[in-house]
Formats: sequence, structure tokens, C-alpha cells
Amino acid sequence: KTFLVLGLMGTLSLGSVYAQEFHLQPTPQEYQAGQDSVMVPVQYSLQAETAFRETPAFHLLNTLFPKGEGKDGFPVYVGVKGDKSVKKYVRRVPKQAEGYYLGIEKDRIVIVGADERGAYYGVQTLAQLMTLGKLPLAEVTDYPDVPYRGVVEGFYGTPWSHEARLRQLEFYGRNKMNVYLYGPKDDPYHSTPNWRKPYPAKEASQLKELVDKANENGVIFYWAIHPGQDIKWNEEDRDLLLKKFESMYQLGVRAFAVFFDDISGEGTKAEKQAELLNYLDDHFVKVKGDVEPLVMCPTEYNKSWSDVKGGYLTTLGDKLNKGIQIMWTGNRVIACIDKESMDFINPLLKRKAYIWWNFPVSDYVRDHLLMGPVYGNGLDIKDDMSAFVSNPMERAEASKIALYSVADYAWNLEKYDSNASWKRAIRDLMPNHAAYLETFAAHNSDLGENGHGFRRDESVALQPALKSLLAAYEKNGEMDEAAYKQVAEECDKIIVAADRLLASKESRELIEEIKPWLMQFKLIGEYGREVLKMVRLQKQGGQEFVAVHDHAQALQTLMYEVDATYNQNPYQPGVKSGSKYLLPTFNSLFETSTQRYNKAAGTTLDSRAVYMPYTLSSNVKQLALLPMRQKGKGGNVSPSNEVIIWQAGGEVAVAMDYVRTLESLLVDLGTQGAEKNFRLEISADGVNWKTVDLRPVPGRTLLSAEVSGMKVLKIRFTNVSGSEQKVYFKQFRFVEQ
Ligand SMILES: OCC1=N[C@H]2[C@@H](O1)O[C@H](CO)[C@@H](O)[C@@H]2O
Repeated sequence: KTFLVLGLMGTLSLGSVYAQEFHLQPTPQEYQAGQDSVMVPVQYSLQAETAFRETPAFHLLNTLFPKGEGKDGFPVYVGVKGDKSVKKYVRRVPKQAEGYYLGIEKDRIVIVGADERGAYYGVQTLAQLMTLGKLPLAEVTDYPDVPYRGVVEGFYGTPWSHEARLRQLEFYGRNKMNVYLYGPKDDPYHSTPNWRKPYPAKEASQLKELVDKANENGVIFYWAIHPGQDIKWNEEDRDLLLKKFESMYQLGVRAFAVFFDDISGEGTKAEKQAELLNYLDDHFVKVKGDVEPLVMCPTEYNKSWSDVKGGYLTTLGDKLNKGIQIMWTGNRVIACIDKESMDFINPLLKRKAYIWWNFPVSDYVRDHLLMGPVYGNGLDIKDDMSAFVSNPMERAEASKIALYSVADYAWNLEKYDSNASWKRAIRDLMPNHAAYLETFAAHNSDLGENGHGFRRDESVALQPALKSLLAAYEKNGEMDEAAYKQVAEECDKIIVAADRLLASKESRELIEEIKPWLMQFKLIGEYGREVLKMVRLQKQGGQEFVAVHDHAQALQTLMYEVDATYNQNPYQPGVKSGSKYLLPTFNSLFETSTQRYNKAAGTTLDSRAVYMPYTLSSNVKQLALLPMRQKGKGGNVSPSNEVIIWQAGGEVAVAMDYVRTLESLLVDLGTQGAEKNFRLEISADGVNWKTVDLRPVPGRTLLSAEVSGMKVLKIRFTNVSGSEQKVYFKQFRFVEQ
């Protein structure tokens, strides 16, 4: 059969429409497309070695043509370097691992991989080109910049569901991500104490299914173990760990990791960690022969926690077998990765660090969604990393916006464009609701205050209008009409976007994950609309101001209720949206217009928008930035997941806005006997202090303080042990009477 080659005009008109939007993902190293194209074949005839039929590339190829394979079909030459069938094209294949050449000619398609996964990626690229409705005569010469690219499910919080993981693995295949590291902190068989036990039947069969799914999608499934909190450096535990690896091997796992992060005590010793890893390398990985190089996560996994002179990192760098990969999160727990970061760590590890990028993970800001662009990582470090893997949110579908761009970045750093990639990620996630999802994502990207001090931009396009509207009105009561109009239009877009997304049939799993935030987002749009009316009316002095004010307050109550009802996790409960500029601007306009109206009309309308009666202060480095949270009739200091280095005499204090009465107070440092090393004091005037008893709750590390009925202006909690304490900061919460 010959295929009609579409006339130039045909392709030009159609091509130009698609050409603007069409973009291969991830951005290829080289893509040349002519103006000519061929019809998308309905059937193909395979020109390949028979062994090819056993590969994931073949299974994917076989799904691309409506009429499948047939001897009269369009010839598709596919294979890897060295295959006879594609010998003619071998010079065009990149030398880099996982590279491929894809050629679309008038009478054939050619895909040649540098290796099997390269061939698979060539088919993935063909699949994308076929969505154009016609195949441009094109040549793609492509390969990844970073050898390992993907995701580490390494967060605290609800582990992803089995179904969510299956969808993730298909997503990784499509986006040319080649690793998924399974390490959810709250899986009891991954971490202490059940890391020694084999998985129960159901979990085991699900893991096997994940391994198979990963293989189908060209993804290496790493199973990680997190033994450090209670491992004994003896043969018994070593053999138990080996046995657990063996049981995972029986499930099909061919890649293993050992995480020593966020632990204290014996398990943190570098020599011991290195000895164990080398043993596993020599007696398991090398013995099996078909297992990927080991990956390990060090206890000192970021620069701010590392004590170079202490020798932990250099011990690993010197002692760990060369093939073992060592993870690194950068200069801080949560940090973007740049050249300076890599120049610090690589010499110490004596190998290229395996980057564990802690974004869009949100287990330390669980009331926020991180839906914004992936930006801030160096574009000049492709040769400094052995891997770039992302630790995502516990909301799997919502994480895909960031993960799409992580894939784009790690495949081709120099051509990475964060904003363009972000827009494509959104279109990829919800093609039929892209504009609405973009509106939502634009205002749900910052983390809010947090213990790591890591922030993101938010409401970027609207910021100038929000700022000038606020400045004009607050400083000299003027109205910046242009800004006013833009903000008003955005409020309308927000309300429509929230409704359309909440009602969407598309990507239902995503909608279910983010529903509370969509509800909150809609309320913010409605609140903004009312506040803009208040500003207008305040300047006119109309009586109608009161009714609009009361409607705005009703919306504040509804927002508070959404925040107090949904996502009530014990760390950062609630539902925050538009928290960096959008909502704060509306709250300022609400307060100022109400105060001005009261002044002019002699009324006493309530001008408080949102209220935070408690202020934290601390001289303990890792606590100093933790935000205070108000929850119902009380407050808490946002907990931290990490080991806190609490210096002797170090203190954390909470000051009230005015004297209040306490009902209860709970502290949890995650260690027994903390009540001996720490002292709790209460002051009713900020000058005189009274020490309060801390009672351990039986069988737990929780301490309860007898404060019922006490007047309090300030609370103080101090390390009085006379020496540095390493504790967890799991809870510091009080309730008022
Ligand atoms: O090993 C790196 C590392 N381990 C911890 C730490 O980073 O912080 C992440 C964000 O809170 C958390 O999800 C992760 O489990």
C-alpha cells in the first residue's frame, strides 16, 4: 500500500496549529521535523530480531496501531545496536545509555536503541508523534542527561495506594523516568521494627504486581529498607536483612536500597553502615548478577547536617564499594540543587551524588498543595549527578505536575524551561480542563511558613495587580482601577475553575485528592469578590457596606470550617490555599475597609479577618522557624520529622497576645525520660515563672503537663540537662479552657 503524502498546504495549516502546542516530552536532545508527513499507519509490519518480541518496547509498539501487526503493514524497523535488522542506522544512534534514534520516512519508521530501554523510549516518542494525527517526516536523536531519573516514595504520611502506584509507573514510562524507589516511611515492613519480617501475602502480591508493571514501563523498581533506628550491628540482624532482600528478590525485585535517614543512636555509625552495604554488595548483589547497583541514603544526607570534620561522609566515600550510589538532598533537607552543592559533596563521596530532591514532598506542610513549577535547580550540573529523583507529595495524582517537569529537567537540563514545562504538565494531566487546573495550580504553589524555610512563588501573574491594588488603597485610599479590574476578573476565573474542576469527570482520582483545596479555593474567589465590593462601597460610604461585610465574614467562617474539618492530620492539619498573596491581600483589604467604614460611620463592625494569637520564639536552630498553628481553642508548634540537635540551655517559648487560661498541654520528644532533661515553665506576666510538672503518659514518649486553670501569658520549655540532647519534636500542643 502506498500512503498519500499530505500536500504541503495540508500539513502547513494543520502542522502550524499543532506545531505551537506540540512538544515532545521530555524535551529531546535533537528533533528535526520537515513540513512533509505521512498518514498514521493503521497497521505495521515488524522488521526486528525475534528476541525483540519479549521486550517492553514491542508490547508498547503493538498497542500503537489500530490494526496491530500484519505483513502488509507499514514497515517498522526496530532494535538495538548490533541487531542485523537495523544495521544500516547504527551510526545515528547516540552513544549514551538509553539513547535512541527515531526516523520517520515516507516508507518506513526506524527505531534504534543504544540499549533495550533506549528502544523503549524511541517507541514512547513515536507514540507521542502519532497523537498529531499524522506523522511528520522527522528524525529524533535523543538520550538522557542524567543516568537515573524518577521518584523516591520516601515521604512521611499515608503511603500511596496500590492503584495510585500502578498509575504512577505508567506515567514514569511515558515520561522516560527509569527509577521508582519504594520507601514509604510509614510502611511498617520497610522500616522499624518489621523490616526484619517478610510482607504478608496481600502486600507481597501487590509488590510483585508493581515490579511487573515497572518492568513493562521500563522502570527499575527499587525496594528500600529503613533499618537504622533499631538495627544491631551483628550477624543476626545482617542475615535477617539479607533474608528480607532475598524474599523481595523472590517477588521479582532486582534493585535494592538501604536508607539510614532520620535516625539516631547506634544505627548512625558510618563504618558500620559501610560494612553492611559492602557485605550486601559482595554477598548479594554481586552473587545474584542481575541486580542493579545498591543505593544508600546516608544519615548526614544534607550539608546543613553534615560535620565534615567528624568524618561521617568521608568514611562512606572512602569505604563504600565504588558501585554503591549515595543519596544527597543538597545544602539543606529541602533545597534546590546547584553547582556549588555538587562541588561540595562529590569530592567527599568520591562519586557523583545520587540526588534525592525533596520536592514536591509536603509532609512538613501537609495543609498545602505544591502545584507550582519546578524551578531553581542548576541547568549546568548534568555531569555532576548520578541520579535526580523526586520525593513527592502523599497525593500521588497532584504530584504529577511537578514529576512531569522533573522528568523534563533530568532528561535535558540545558533546554529545560520551567514555566513552559509547567503548562505542559498541566495540559498532560487534565487535557480537557487545562485552563481551570492552571488557575488552581497558580494559586496553590507556596508552602507557607515552615521549619525548613523553603518557599515557592505563588500567584505570579496576579501579584503586581494585588500589590498595587493594596498599596493604592491602603496608603492613600485610592483605587487602582486597572488592578481592581484584573483582580475582579481573577476572582471570577477562580470561582468558575473551582466549580469546573469539582464537577470534572476527567481525572477523578486527582479531583478526589484535592477536593478540600478546591472547596477552599472557591470560597477564596467568592471572598475576594465580596471584599472588592467592600472597598468600592467604603469609598462611596453606602450603607450597603454592612451587608457585604457580613457576607464576607460568613465566607471567612466557611473557610475556617473547611480548614478545621478536612485533612486533620496530627502535623499540619487543615486546608490552606492562596496563602502567600491572594488570601492575605483580601484579608488586608477586608480589615482596612472595615476600619475605615467604622471610623466614618461610627459603627463597630468586626474588622478581624484571620487571627493568630500565639507567637513562637526559640534559640534552637531547627525549631526557630517552625510555624505556630491555631486549631480550634488552642495551638501547636508545627512538628518536625527530623532529629533535633537541642543544645544545653536551649529553649522554645510561646507568647500569647493577652493572658489566657490553659486547659491542657502535651509535649512529645519521641524519647523516653525527656521529663528529666527538660523543664516546662508558665508565666502569667512574662516576668515571674512557675515550673510545671511533666507527667509521662504510660508506655508512650508523650508528656502531659498539669496546667488546668492556669493563667498564661508565656510558656517556656528548656533543655536543663546540662548537655546537648538529640530528640524528635513530634508534638507541642496546648488547649485553652
Ligand atoms: O533522606 C532524605 C530525607 N529523608 C526525609 C527527609 O529527607 O525529609 C523529607 C521531607 O520532610 C522526608 O519526606 C524524608 O523522609
